[in-house]
Amino acid sequence: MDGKVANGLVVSPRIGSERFARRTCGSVRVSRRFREQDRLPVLVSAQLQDKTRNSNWHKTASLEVSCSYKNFPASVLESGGIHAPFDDALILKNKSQEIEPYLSGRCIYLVGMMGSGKTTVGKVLSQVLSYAFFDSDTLVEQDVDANSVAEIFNLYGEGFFRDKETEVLRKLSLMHRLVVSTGGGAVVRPINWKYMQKGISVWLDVPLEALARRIAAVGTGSRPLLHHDSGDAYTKTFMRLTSLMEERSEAYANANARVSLEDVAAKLGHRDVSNLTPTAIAIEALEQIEGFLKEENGDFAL
Ligand SMILES: Nc1ncnc2c1ncn2[C@@H]1O[C@H](COP(=O)(O)OP(=O)(O)OP(=O)(O)O)[C@@H](O)[C@H]1O
Ligand SMILES: O=C(O)C1=C[C@@H](O)[C@@H](O)[C@H](O)C1
Repeated sequence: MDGKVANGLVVSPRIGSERFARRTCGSVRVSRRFREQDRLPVLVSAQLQDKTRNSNWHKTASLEVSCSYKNFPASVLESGGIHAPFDDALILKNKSQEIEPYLSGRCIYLVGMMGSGKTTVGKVLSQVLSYAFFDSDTLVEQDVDANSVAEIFNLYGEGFFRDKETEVLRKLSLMHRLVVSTGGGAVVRPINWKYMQKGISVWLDVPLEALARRIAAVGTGSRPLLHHDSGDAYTKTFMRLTSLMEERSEAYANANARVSLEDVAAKLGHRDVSNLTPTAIAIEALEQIEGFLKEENGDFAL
């Protein structure tokens, strides 16, 4: 005699049960003395264990479906690994809703080298947290009425740009509910940290090879500290980034939270950080912010 396995799998709220390409039938062996009964009420339950995100879009979980009748012990109908598609956008939304009340409106400052994704990831975070987004380079450009940071460097020099950058950060520090993409060099001035400490700072730590690839692909024209006229774009950019990183790594490490793309890639089973989507990086940023908030509160109520 076969029994139908109920459809209602109990799954983690992170994964919609409708997303499982699951079997909806399984067989139940029933002892001879029940065979006369027309209908056999059985209780079917499912358990997911050891959930692991192993790529951006899939999760492997071990699933056990068991069935019990009255006081008879449960027997296992199905067990094994399932490869379940899941929705990063939903994870991001859930995580942002979880931590948003604990931010108390504090701004999020993204720090990191040129090209590390502060603007790209910052926009994702601002959208999901319903925060406004600002790019401090853009605010300086607007303040000076210049077309680009490169133009400001050319016309007035780096020192002038840095003063304007500090002034922009001071003004932003008076506001709430912002995600701010800071200039790559904002971390070197201690006064800037005084302003950023009004909010929560997050360092997007991207391997220099990946940064050099990204920047060489779009050209260095808009990045005055990396600009060069001749030579192999990747190699020159990589060398310049290496020396800037030597000067700045300690300053970046002042951030309240660090998102290491290498760590995220390893966690999700990618060999290369370039496979990480901005959404996956934004999820990690929220997880790291959550870690900081827990430490800050000295409790684990989150
Ligand atoms: N996760 C990602 N994967 C691949 N490319 C990315 C990713 N995030 C950003 N990029 C690309 O890298 C480049 C730099 O990104 P973005 O402008 O967000 O960085 P940034 O830190 O704000 O840079 P800067 O400080 O120089 O303005 C862009 O061309 C962007 O499309
Ligand atoms: O890393 C840096 O020093 C800079 C990064 C850019 O965001 C701009 O702020 C400017 O090009 C300088």
